[in-house]
Amino acid sequence: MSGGSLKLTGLTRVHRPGQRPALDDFSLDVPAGSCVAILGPSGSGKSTVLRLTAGLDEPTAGTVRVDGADLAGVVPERRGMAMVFQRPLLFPHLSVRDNVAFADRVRGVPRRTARRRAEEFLELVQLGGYGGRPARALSGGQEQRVALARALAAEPRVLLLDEAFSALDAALREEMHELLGDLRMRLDPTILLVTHDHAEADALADTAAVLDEGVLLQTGPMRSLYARPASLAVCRLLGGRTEVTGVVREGRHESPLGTLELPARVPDGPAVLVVRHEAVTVTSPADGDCVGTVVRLRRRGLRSLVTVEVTGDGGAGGAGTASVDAELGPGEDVPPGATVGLRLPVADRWVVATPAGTTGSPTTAAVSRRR
Ligand SMILES: Nc1ncnc2c1ncn2[C@@H]1O[C@H](COP(=O)(O)OP(=O)(O)OP(=O)(O)O)[C@@H](O)[C@H]1O
Repeated sequence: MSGGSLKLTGLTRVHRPGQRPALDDFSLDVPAGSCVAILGPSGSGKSTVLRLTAGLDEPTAGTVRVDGADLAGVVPERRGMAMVFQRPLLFPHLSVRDNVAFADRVRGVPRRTARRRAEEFLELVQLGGYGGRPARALSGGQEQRVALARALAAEPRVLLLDEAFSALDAALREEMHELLGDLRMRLDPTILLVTHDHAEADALADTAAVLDEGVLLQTGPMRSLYARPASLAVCRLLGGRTEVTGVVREGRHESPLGTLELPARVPDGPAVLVVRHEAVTVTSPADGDCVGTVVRLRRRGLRSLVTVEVTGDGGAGGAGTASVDAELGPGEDVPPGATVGLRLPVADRWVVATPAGTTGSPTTAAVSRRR
């Protein structure tokens, strides 16, 4: 089935004149056979992108192109797209097979052929043998598999997933992630998906586009968004926990953590050091890049997350305090109150410039801390 290429250019949607656009000059390339995630908090415009792409809503400006063809004025059912929503929206009175065969039947495919194809797609979503059951007799996870089979049976040039797995519990969600990975290998579809969950974007997508208040903040592979966020807003949306306010001078960041070398030359000036908790190691005080006190310990399965408070020594970085989060190794524990060292590998240090006169407040105010 291999998918087509999707190109969104300058997409803008203003619902009411004078109001902030729901989406503002949004551009994105989704190459054929790739999976791109749009990631953002509630109300950031994610569904607006999908609705405009699918033709369910009209842009105020901008274009949607599939394989180079401009889709302006093309009705949703002729765009070569299929969409899976958070709720599966199956026909409860039809059998599972006939739900999947529905698009073929509407296209005039004979019933027998449509049903045979439906069975093939049910096999693909690991529901072979379920075709004869009434759709209302399925569990939530099975229903969502049928919705996916129905979308794939339409052989879309582009598959759109709108928070398709977010209503499922964690175990089912993970199963769906694996299934989608498997379907990508077999069918090579082009997928544009929307999620508010960075772990889901990480599990599924080659690239993510981070959206906030209708504005695209950054696009890139998840690993580079995690490690090199363009702003504090992106850092926070991707679960970043450590932000240390300071100043860059001659390639070093000065803060209560001390004077820390940076992996790359950045301009001098106020800057917030961000470092992923997964990259920070807790050591003995003698071995750390800085020394602090454990103020909080949170258990997360086999690993724990600690917050360490570091007080500046009054040198270049001043005498204030800074908090650094670190993920401990499996089974490791350090009690609150312990004095520990922290190692922040040079390659994992990243700074985000702050506009002059601010003290590290977010460049995008709407994002709340998720401590
Ligand atoms: N028909 C409409 N009329 C007016 N404003 C709208 C309309 N549809 C969406 N909006 C506004 O546009 C903005 C973006 O909405 P959108 O549904 O795209 O966000 P979202 O990121 O998908 O949010 P969620 O994750 O909660 O679904 C929101 O502020 C929303 O209130």
